[in-house]
Amino acid sequence: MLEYKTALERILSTAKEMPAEKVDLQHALKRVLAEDVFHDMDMPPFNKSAMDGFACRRADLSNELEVVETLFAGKLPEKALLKNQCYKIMTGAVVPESADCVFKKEDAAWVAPGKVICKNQSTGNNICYQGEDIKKGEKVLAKSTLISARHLPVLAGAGVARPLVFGRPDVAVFATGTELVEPDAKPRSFQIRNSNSSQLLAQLAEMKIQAGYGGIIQDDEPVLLEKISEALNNSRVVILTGGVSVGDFDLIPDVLTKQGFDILVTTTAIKPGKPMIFARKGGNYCFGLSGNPVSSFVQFELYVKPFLFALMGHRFQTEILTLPLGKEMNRKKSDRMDFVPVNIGAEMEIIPVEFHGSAHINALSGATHLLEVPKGVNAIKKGERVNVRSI
Ligand SMILES: Nc1nc2c(c(=O)[nH]1)N[C@H]1C(S)=C(S)[C@@H](COP(=O)(O)OP(=O)(O)OC[C@H]3O[C@@H](n4cnc5c(N)ncnc54)[C@H](O)[C@@H]3O)O[C@H]1N2
Ligand code: MOO
Repeated sequence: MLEYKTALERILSTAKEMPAEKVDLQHALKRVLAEDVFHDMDMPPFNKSAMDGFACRRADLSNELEVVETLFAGKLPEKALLKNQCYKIMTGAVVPESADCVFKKEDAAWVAPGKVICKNQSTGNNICYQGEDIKKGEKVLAKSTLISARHLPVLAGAGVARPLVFGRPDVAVFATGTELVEPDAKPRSFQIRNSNSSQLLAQLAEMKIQAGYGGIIQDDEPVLLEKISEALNNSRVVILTGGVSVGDFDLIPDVLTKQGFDILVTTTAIKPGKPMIFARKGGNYCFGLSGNPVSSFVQFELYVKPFLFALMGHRFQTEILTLPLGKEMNRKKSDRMDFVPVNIGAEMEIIPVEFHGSAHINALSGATHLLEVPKGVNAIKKGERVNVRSI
């Protein structure tokens, strides 16, 4: 049984980055940059007025000023200022070289038609200076950045209308198990609804990966062989659930070996989700996740997500919060790292939800975070600080 971190590193070490492609800006969200981005101009590109008001020479600020031109955003100034002259200026307009100070409209008083004075002698300059935010040639985004909404204006501002991003892998999802029926069917007394597939497709969709869904496969070796081999024709990654433990009908390891896969992981020291197959055949990869719904959810978050991000050129790091535990926790066995569904209370304390184990999907839907209980820890006292990740 591999430790969590060992298994993760083993899985990540096999990931080869997908070839890069250019996409339109509106399709760049949640893609991963395949090159550094450098800015092609200063920002602001010119000395820019930060206020609606009047631009003048500071040396003339205490004098009556004659308004010689109105400057607005998008207009090139025509006149240079002479002594005791000023521009009427709008926010975003170019501040010409002959002016070094803008005072805002609220600080101005008209003393005669076309003549103003400044009522606030200690006014700031109210100028955003050329290049103060970004210098031409400066690196503004690094390769491997996972593009979020806050990165898009930077790309747009740098004129990168078609960023180069890593490709996304084609992924196929299957559920295996003779007992399974799809959610629209009424299960008979010995059957169970397939909940894993919708969960996994949604976890993939959250990563902007539109996977192909191959349906339910019976626990039947020839059928499994045929379906998996078909899926490999157009999918780099196949994700299966069920049939990965040691029962007579847990056929996935054998089927993958017969397909020529190298099985690199079979069990890892996490709970829930101990049995999990990770296998590789050249540029194809297969995850055989546990059939139990909470286990497959946790395995996806811990292993599949970072792996798919690695294929897309991004080193995924989950945000971990460290907060005090709201009530004491005990467990009998501590040979695995536990992931327990929890919520965060009003006092920012961690509150475990009632959790019966790896089939208890309701516990997961009523929780916002997973609490990590390290291997070897049998009890955690109220108030002790613990690590949680959001789900
Ligand atoms: N002798 C041993 N038995 C088991 C071990 C072990 O170490 N030795 N490990 C247990 C653990 S832990 C887990 S987890 C399960 C994993 O089993 P499988 O991944 O082979 O999954 P199945 O047996 O096919 O199914 C388990 C459970 O989940 C239900 N299931 C399956 N697929 C779905 C689905 N798509 N949607 C909803 N529910 C699903 C299935 O009906 C079973 O109830 O093995 C233990 N056994
Ligand atoms: O590892 Mo299994 O998912 O505990 O039930």
